[in-house]
Amino acid sequence: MSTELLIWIVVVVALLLAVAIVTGVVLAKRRRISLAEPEQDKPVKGYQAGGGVTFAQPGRVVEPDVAGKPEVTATPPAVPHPVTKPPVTKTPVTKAPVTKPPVTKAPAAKPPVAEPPVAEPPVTETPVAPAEPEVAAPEPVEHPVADRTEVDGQPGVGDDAAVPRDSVRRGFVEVPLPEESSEIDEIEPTAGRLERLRGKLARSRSTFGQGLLGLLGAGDLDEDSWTDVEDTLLLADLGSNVTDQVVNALREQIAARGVRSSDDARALLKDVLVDALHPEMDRAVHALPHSGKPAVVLVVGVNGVGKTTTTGKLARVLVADGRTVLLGAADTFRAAAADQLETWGSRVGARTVRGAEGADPASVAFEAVKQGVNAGVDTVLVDTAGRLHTKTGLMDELGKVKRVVEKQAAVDEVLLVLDATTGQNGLTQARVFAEVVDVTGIVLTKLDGTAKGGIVFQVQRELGVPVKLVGLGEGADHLAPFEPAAFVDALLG
Ligand SMILES: Nc1nc2c(ncn2[C@@H]2O[C@H](COP(=O)(O)OP(=O)(O)OP(=O)(O)O)[C@@H](O)[C@H]2O)c(=O)[nH]1
Repeated sequence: MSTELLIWIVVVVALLLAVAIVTGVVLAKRRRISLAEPEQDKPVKGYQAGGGVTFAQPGRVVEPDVAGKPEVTATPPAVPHPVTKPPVTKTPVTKAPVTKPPVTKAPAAKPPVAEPPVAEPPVTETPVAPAEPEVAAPEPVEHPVADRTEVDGQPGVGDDAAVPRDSVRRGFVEVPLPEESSEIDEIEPTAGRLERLRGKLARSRSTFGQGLLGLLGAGDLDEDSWTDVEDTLLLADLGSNVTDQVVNALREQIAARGVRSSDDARALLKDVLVDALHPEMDRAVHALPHSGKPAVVLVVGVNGVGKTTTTGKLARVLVADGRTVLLGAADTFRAAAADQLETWGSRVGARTVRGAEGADPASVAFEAVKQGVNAGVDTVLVDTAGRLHTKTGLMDELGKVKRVVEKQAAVDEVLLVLDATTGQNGLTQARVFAEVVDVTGIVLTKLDGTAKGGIVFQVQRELGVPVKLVGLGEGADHLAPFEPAAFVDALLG
């Protein structure tokens, strides 16, 4: 009985041992397989390290591939395509047919780690991976590629650029050309514009001209009447200096000439006012070519006074007079300003040179003048960005625009655009601009929208710079040359 029990115990133990052995074997196998998996990942890692290849690029293309390293250094002089060659030298490893089947089987190769041909130094960490790439290597590469002068594998000029011989040849093809721009505007003649635009000064006239004529036409004036005359002049923005000058002149002449009718009063007033406008000043806009180069006109002023509009209107006037014009859009702060100018230009057939938004305005102005010189145009009109006269940086920039342009051609005219509706502030602006860019002429815009036409008198007196042009509306031809007599006539109605 006890012997029988013993036998049973032995049998059970034996069975347990057998089960344990089988389980152990299975587990061991699985472990091996799972070990092999990371190895299989290796090529992927190697690929990722491709970034690293670039990293280690200079002079050693295969750097990250440990196995490849020695070969690369050994072969370069002999082989133009080192990448294909290395595998060949690796034959010992490749030879092992064991490596050919699925990589998973590679573990079989693992043991070789111990046996390996001692010559392979880095073997330990790359038992399987090196074998992988080599598998594909054997095909010999001997082909036109070998004749290429370049060795980096990129297609070279001539390789693929030639038109295949059998491709269909193109004959002459009719290409529709853009239609000739027939949109050129008809431009109003410039002569006599101020008279024709007389109505535009209606608001100025009603307060200024009509008020004064009413006072003076009444005959002998008492002190109160003279005070009224003074107030009328001040209200019309003539400023205290010009007002004093005008009142004194009127008092003298009224006594000397005697005024008996409204016509006399009108004639007197006209003479005195025209005199105050310094008719002797040179009001020609210096915009005609000279010394074989175009005239260059810079248009400057604070924001929104009408610089771009004035530049466009002036281009029209020049074109109407048979001149060729090129526009420079140096207002790079406001993208729409360049578009606006381009539109003005296209309406009269003038080309516009513009820069990228935010570009250096000086470089755009320089380029415009350069192109104008090369194209042989008569006039280059440069529209600059509006800038606050109180910002030193912006004013310095304007100075730079002028200096830079002068490297190409002389700046013949710097037109300061002033908005007539801003009154005294316009005068302050004028002083600052005059200091920075040496203003040579004034354009007084929006005279149609103010009762204060008197700013014309003040600006000229304060700056000693003539008003050359006046803006009398938003219309394309609402820019007129400033003529003192016609202006005063328009004011007096
Ligand atoms: N009524 C009237 N409006 C004018 C006159 N001149 C210009 N304008 C208007 O004033 C506005 C501003 O004109 P712009 O030419 O854009 O002024 P700008 O000085 O170039 O403006 P920025 O580039 O922003 O500095 C526009 O609406 C023009 O139509 C004028 O003589 N009379």
